[in-house]
Amino acid sequence: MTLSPNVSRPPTRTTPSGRPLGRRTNSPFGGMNLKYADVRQEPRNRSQVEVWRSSRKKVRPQKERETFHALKMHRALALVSYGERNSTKVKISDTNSFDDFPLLPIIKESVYSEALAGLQDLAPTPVQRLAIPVLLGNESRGARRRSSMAEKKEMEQFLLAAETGSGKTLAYLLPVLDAIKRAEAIDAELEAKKKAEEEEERKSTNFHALEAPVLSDAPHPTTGRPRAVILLPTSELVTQVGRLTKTLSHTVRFRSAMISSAYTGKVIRNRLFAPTGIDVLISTPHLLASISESDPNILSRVTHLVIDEADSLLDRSFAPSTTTILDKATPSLKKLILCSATIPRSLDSYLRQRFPDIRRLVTPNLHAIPRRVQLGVVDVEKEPYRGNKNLACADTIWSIGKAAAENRTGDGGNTDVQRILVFVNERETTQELADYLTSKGIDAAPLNRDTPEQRQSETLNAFTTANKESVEVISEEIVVPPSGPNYRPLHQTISDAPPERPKRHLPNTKVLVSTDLGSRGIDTLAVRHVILYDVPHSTIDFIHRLGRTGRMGRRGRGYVLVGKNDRRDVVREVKEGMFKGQALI
Ligand SMILES: Nc1ncnc2c1ncn2[C@@H]1O[C@H](COP(=O)(O)OP(=O)(O)OP(=O)(O)O)[C@@H](O)[C@H]1O
Repeated sequence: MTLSPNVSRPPTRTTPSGRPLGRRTNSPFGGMNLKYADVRQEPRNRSQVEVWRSSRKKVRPQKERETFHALKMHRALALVSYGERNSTKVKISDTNSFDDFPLLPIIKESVYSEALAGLQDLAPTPVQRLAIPVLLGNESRGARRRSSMAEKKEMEQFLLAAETGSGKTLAYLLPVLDAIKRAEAIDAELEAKKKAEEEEERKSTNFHALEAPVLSDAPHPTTGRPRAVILLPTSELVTQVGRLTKTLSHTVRFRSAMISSAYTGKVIRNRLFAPTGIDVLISTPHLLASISESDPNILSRVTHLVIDEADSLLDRSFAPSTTTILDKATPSLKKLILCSATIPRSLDSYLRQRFPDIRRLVTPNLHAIPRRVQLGVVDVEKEPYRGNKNLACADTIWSIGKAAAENRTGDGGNTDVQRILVFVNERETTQELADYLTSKGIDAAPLNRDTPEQRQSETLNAFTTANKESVEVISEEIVVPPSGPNYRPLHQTISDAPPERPKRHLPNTKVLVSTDLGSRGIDTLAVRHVILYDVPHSTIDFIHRLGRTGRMGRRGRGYVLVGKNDRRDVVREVKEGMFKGQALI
């Protein structure tokens, strides 16, 4: 390559008056092809004052600091606009009773007599008001979409997203059962018609027509081929939803089965291939996907597929099994229902790609932790804990237990057992912390993936029933009023000595130390207090963990233990957001 001979010559262009134009220095190429450095003057030395000023630490104005969002660093949740939330609020405000839904009468009845038996002043929750009419296809826009999709023979897709403990299970289960019963009635009609025709034909062609027809001993047509499948991430959740479904089947009359790794192969086979058939199957994705490998027919008749806890079931660890089931069920599928308490951005973009037409049913309070749940912050670095998180945790539990005991003294001698959930980030910490708490006289058990299935469900059972459990009057030793002459602060009564047989015991309190395993979907109605031993990694974890308390209109209290290496700014923002009743980002 050779340079043009004109490179160093001034441009030959001229102004309109004919004066030659000089080289333009104020352009992207103005500094090129110069013969000498065009430094106009030596840079001036800075004065001492200027040097001192620039070395001073800049203090950001207060206003700027306020707008800094620590949570943006953790931002993982899809945004839902406040306009959208408000219009949903208005839309659902007219529905006040389950009787307003066009559900089959037997299903409405079973809500009062079975699913929510014993509850006073029953009314549907926001997610139920929003989702049930749409899933029934009884809503103008839904109906229009449905008919257009039906023309295209496509399955309808829905995303139900609502805050934790807001009754999402019934919101999808009732419409699914309604569809099953209606389909069953149509099938029965067709079957009767077919039988009548066959009988007619037999009579006309067979001269032994008056002989009794041969009874077939073929299995029920729904044996091993359910109409609806509900997928859940853990066997505890399978049991929880399975129990509710079974309860409804007492009056609605349908056949349901739950399968998970908690059951033996024989039990699973018997349930799936019961000669009486199966309508609703509740399972974990891994198990069902592997069964469908050997028996693809299992998914050949599914018209309704529910993916509960969709944010988990469509993440990396579950997605292969979940999508295998989805792909195999798609040919017969009429409705796909995804359900979640949070819409992480990853789920949001997955849905936009794979299901661009999905109908999003989002409640006005999605991603907000209800204001009836209060959050207290325990600074582990301060006195008396001096960085000892275990001690801070034990002390917090003792305070809760003692406060309950004090209330008991004015309550005629009976009190509920306090059930406290402690969440940690690491699996190993569950056992260590549970041992430590036990050594401090607290009834604590660990829960993680390594806990045997049987033990997991036994442990969780104590936390999911809201029944009052009266305890005997607790010993005088524990009921020490804080202001009494014998009062010593708790941190002094709990030494940090190595674990040994505890001298004191907190009798009215049960504690479960859990990883994230216990934070998803488990209906811990009995839990009033949640302790976040570790600051959760993301707002999603905050929502699910704190969502184990304050369920279905109840009050709850969360405590977060903040140590030296924890993100205090994140905690501050969550607390502020909760106080204002805002959605977390
Ligand atoms: N309309 C209602 N009125 C009163 N209680 C209800 C109503 N609907 C459901 N419940 C109760 O609310 C509790 C929570 O319901 P559910 O487990 O379905 O919540 P969820 O929204 O799925 O929670 P999560 O997001 O944590 O899984 C259950 O005990 C259920 O019986």
